[in-house]
Amino acid sequence: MKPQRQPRQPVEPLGTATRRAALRLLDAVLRRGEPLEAALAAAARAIHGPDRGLAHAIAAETLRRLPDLDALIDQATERPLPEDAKARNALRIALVQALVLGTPQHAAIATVLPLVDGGPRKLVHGVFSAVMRSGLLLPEHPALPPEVEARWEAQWGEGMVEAARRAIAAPPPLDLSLADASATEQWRETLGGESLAPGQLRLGDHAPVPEMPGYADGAWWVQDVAATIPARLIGAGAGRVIDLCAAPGGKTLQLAAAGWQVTALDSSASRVKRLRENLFRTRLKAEVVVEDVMAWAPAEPADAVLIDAPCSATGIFRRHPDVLHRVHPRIVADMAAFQARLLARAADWVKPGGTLVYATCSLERAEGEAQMASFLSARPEFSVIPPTAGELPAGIDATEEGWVRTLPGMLADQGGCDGFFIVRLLRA
Ligand SMILES: C[S@@+](CC[C@H](N)C(=O)[O-])C[C@H]1O[C@@H](n2cnc3c(N)ncnc32)[C@H](O)[C@@H]1O
Repeated sequence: MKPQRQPRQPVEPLGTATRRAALRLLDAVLRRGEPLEAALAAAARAIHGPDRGLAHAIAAETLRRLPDLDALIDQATERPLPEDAKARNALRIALVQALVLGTPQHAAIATVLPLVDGGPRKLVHGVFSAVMRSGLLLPEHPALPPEVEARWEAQWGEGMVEAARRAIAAPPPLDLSLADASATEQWRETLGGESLAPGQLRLGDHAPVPEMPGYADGAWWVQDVAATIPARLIGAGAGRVIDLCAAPGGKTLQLAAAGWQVTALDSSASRVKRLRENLFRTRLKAEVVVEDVMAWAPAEPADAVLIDAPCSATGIFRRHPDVLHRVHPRIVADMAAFQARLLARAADWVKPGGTLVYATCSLERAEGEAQMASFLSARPEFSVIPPTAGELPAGIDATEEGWVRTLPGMLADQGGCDGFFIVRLLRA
């Protein structure tokens, strides 16, 4: 008997595997509510190096532009495509490449069509071509998902939403924290950019981070300027600080560099691995503990406790646009409830006369202002110590209450900053 011939698999255009990974990433964020970074390993298993970076960039840019991409798709279809249909996701990534990432049109569509093989291939091709023929472009300042715009407008006003749209349109600058704050001017001369605070540099265009002078020697680490404020409010000292929820360790490094004896605790083994690598590279020292805050307790109270609490992370939407699509009020409420338990427990670990700093990278009042108001009314032995002149980076001021709230729109001329809530308390 003659051997049967296997039907030949069509050869996919080069780059299709990368788009398949981007499609899986979108699905992980939008349908399963997973963080983009957490989904990367599984979604991009088959690709490596720059291709993995490209898959991430396509998915992230799609998430930044999602409502506007959908508006283009909807105006080119007679009947709206279902929200979670593969066809819509395939169109989103084809369009974002052609309209934002500079991929030639034929490559953008040819690498996406195999992803809908056996499905609505014709429809995807037709809609893509119709949008391209229409000459319509994406707006300069992307719209945020309507529920996010409504939530932020209710909390912060229309101006903040406008500023958030502008902030997400441009890639954030690269902020560095220096191990030796007294060498700020020398490093500014070496690396360029500007300094917004002692020990801080902000760079525009730059070489890949590991290739920049000072990286291998551990002279600096990457950290948004707003993220430096919690450790700045603890300042320099020779006593003991407990840094809770510490990984990957930006604040641990600041505290160790400022002379403190630091105990850095985090429950995530993989994130603690990065913290240890950061300590190794910078040759800074800290005691590292892999534990759940709710299960651990120190042998004795400390001079200072820093809690950089897990939160909705909505303040870092520029770098992590997935938060705009997967954080909803239920998540914010759950995080706020956990932060309250964490804060109540850790407050007991501060010596009388010691300092407690609480921070979240959230743009939700429930995780910041409201959290602090209820803590202060429950714990009258704690009072707010407002930042003093020179403690905050230039352009960031304390609020009337004496705490720090950074919002989109702040430092706008210098490239903006992440959204944070930070407060320093004294235990009587
Ligand atoms: C906002 S991040 C911390 C960032 C870090 N402070 C820095 O400056 O690099 C929050 C951290 O809380 C940790 N975390 C979440 N729940 C925790 C728990 N129950 N106990 C200890 N750490 C926890 C997470 O693993 C995560 O690393």
